Amino acid sequence: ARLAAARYGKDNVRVYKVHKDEATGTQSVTEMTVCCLLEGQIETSYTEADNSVVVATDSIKNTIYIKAKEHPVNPPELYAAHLGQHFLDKYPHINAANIKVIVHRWARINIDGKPHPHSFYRDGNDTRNVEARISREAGIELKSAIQGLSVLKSTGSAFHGFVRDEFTTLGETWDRILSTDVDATWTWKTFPTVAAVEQGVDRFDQAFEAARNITLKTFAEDESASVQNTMYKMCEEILEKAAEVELVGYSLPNKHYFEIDLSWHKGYKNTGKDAEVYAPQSGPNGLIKCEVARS
Ligand SMILES: O=c1[nH]c(=O)c2nn[nH]c2[nH]1
Repeated sequence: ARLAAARYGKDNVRVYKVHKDEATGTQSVTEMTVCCLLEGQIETSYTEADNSVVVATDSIKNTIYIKAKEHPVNPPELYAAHLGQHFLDKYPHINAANIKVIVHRWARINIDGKPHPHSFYRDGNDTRNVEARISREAGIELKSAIQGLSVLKSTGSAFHGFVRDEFTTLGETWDRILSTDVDATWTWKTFPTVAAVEQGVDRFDQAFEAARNITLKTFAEDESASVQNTMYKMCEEILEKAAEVELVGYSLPNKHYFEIDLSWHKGYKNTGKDAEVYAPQSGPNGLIKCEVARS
């Protein structure tokens, strides 16, 4: 037998960092969950119980905290780049760091119309994520994401004209509920160095805001002919907005809401245009995926 692949490190490292603006007394908070897995000349730790090549996962966890102290944690793309580069700079036998940063939402509470200086609430369970690979071979590869943004529209969605054959029972519809949990990703051009990531660092927050706004606006306004076509429009718009992004992808579950025929009860009309009461389905669900590149 031979070792075909190996990476190891610490997962589920929860990090909180506060920024205190002395001038205004306003405090800002960031909360994230980090995974950091290392690759390199570590084969003998697997094959020969040679621990001399092992940077302990506990030390990796410590490094995640130290780098959060030393460097900004925003944007997460920059923090991931600093963290990954550290391992290449410090350990000659480590050749790549695979880092995932999940940033949780803390929105500032507005009290009597005024933003509170140090109080926040969770204004959604969607997260801002970064998957980074920092390697000697390729440099800094960054993929940003929105994950778990649940949306629903009560109309403005149709699905008809699809294949009808001896396997088809689904009726055509010109007016249906559409609901999904958005998982959107955008892959950046490769950055050769951390300095290159830092140069024009505003690109990352701008792209995140654009992707989230484009997703919500297109979802709401598109007279959707299918999940497929609506998500393609989202990808096109994000590519147009973010010049240094090379690839945009979506993975959207189609979370079905079934009409309930209530005509058995006093002839109640509750289907088609009279449908009001529905049965939300936990599963099965459609799952529609795409990746869109610059032509
Ligand atoms: O938007 C949709 N796309 C599909 O491919 C599909 N299949 N069933 N319902 C569907 N809705």
